[in-house]
Amino acid sequence: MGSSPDDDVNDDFSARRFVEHVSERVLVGALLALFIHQKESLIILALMTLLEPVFQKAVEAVGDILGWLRRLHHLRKLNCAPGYNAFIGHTVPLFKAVGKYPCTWDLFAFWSSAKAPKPVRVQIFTRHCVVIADPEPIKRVFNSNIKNYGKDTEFAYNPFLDILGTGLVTSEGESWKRQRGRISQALRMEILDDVVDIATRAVDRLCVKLEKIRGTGEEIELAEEFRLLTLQVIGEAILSLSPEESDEVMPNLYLPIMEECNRRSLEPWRAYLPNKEYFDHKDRVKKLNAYVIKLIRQRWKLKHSVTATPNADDSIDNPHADILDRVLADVPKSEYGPEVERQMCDEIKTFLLAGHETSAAMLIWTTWELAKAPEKMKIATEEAKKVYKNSEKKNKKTPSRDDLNGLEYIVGALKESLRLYSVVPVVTRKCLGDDYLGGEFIPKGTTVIISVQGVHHREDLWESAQAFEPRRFVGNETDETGNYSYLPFIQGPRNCLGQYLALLEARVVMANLLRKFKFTSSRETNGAKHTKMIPIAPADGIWFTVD
Ligand code: HEM
Repeated sequence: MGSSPDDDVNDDFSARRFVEHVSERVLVGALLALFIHQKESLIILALMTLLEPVFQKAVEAVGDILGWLRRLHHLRKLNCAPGYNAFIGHTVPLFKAVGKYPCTWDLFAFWSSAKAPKPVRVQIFTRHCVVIADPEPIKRVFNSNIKNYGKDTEFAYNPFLDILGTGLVTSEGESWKRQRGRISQALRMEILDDVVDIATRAVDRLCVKLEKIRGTGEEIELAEEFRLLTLQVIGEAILSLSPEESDEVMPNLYLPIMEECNRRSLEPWRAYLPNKEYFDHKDRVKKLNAYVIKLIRQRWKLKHSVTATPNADDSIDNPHADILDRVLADVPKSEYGPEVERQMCDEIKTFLLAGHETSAAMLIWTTWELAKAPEKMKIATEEAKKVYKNSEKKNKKTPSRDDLNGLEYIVGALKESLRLYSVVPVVTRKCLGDDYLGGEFIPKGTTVIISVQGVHHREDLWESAQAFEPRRFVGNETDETGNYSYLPFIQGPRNCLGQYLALLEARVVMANLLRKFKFTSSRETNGAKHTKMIPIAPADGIWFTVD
């Protein structure tokens, strides 16, 4: 362990490469022999050609086994999480935690933060993992050595591939760069102005429902309401879907698909059981794809039927264009076809997934924490009233984005709920080449689990880490930019593309709800977190009465 981490990153040792080398030599040998014993050599060559796929698979298998043994050899030197079994690693404690407290994500957080800055070794079935909860190694994974850490699609995202496909979240390399560039353009500042109006209309619709039960003592379950609201916002921002269409398509097609994907992440066998649920899921995915592709086609046709000038399709003149319009504006006519449609369909579904449940979770936990603390609720409510009154004085129907910057405490509460509840509690990456993390050697092929919750709950990084304190973030941006101890949207080149949209939408929603209503928690079960789903949602909904 004397050499520096960077010396070892490019360590070329690969068992597979070695065996491949040998196979090339065998081929050359056979070619030479061809000139000496023609007949026999021809037979050997024919056999080798026929058996090549088998041979290659065998080579791969040997390489995989040697790689696995190598990982085992190196990772054995690391701190090992409790409950290890020589045959199946930590599978038993992790699966025992499913559906219980502390749940799987809590275990990752405890294990990693207890040993930080060192990584902790975890083995899930035969998969070798390390869990980290320290800003320094996390910065290396997300930023300074990002090329060495790929998305672990076959592990973490596998159950969600029906939705994510090859969209931005799962793509890599050049394809990711191209897509990220295109979508960042589409999410430019102008669309954020529209998000203020879209979110205002959505929260106004929720306010109508709340008005009906105001003062009656009747309960409302806000988690589901927030889910529908954030779907309406993202549906309108991406596709200009009307709230009615959003409420029709999403609960019938999209949400059941998401539910099944979520279940498959902890019960992987569901993806192979050909029962009714399996076929229903398959059918819904097909229908959702057809629905989204139809929307893309209609939009493309419309765009080109009204195009007056030959180059008009290369630009976006309408400042209120939705995200689909903006992305389509980048597609040259010559390139449009089924492949582009399929890719865009994945992109749109990715946005739906990435952009609604996370935002809904943030709204849920913020409302819950404020409802528990009347003095904090009072500060937030007064701030909301003040900002909206000031903007009304300027005769504005809705506050501008600048005006909304005055909602400092509410934004602090939203950011604090993302820290305390860590709605995305873990993010995983695959180590593509040998590296050092927290001073320990991490061999190629190891799965790196970044315990976002572990970092967010470390008492040495966050004073009174278990307390909800929005003021941490008021007038203090330092914890979010650069020191890698605040990671709800992760950091570095692959950070969340929708974070500004999410925080803007949420502050509009929170401010409008708080200035108009008083929320009182109506069930004991309200604070309980779901133990199986990511993003972290309430276990049994979240119920309030309103005055
Ligand atoms: C509170 C709300 C949100 C949270 C906590 C959140 C969290 C995250 C996290 C943790 C990642 C990194 C995932 C990984 O690398 O494995 C991510 C990526 C991403 N998020 Fe968000 N997100 C939120 C809202 C949104 C919204 C509203 C959108 C869309 C409008 C969005 C779009 C994306 C996209 C496209 C990526 C992939 C970026 C890339 O790989 O280049 N997110 N988000």
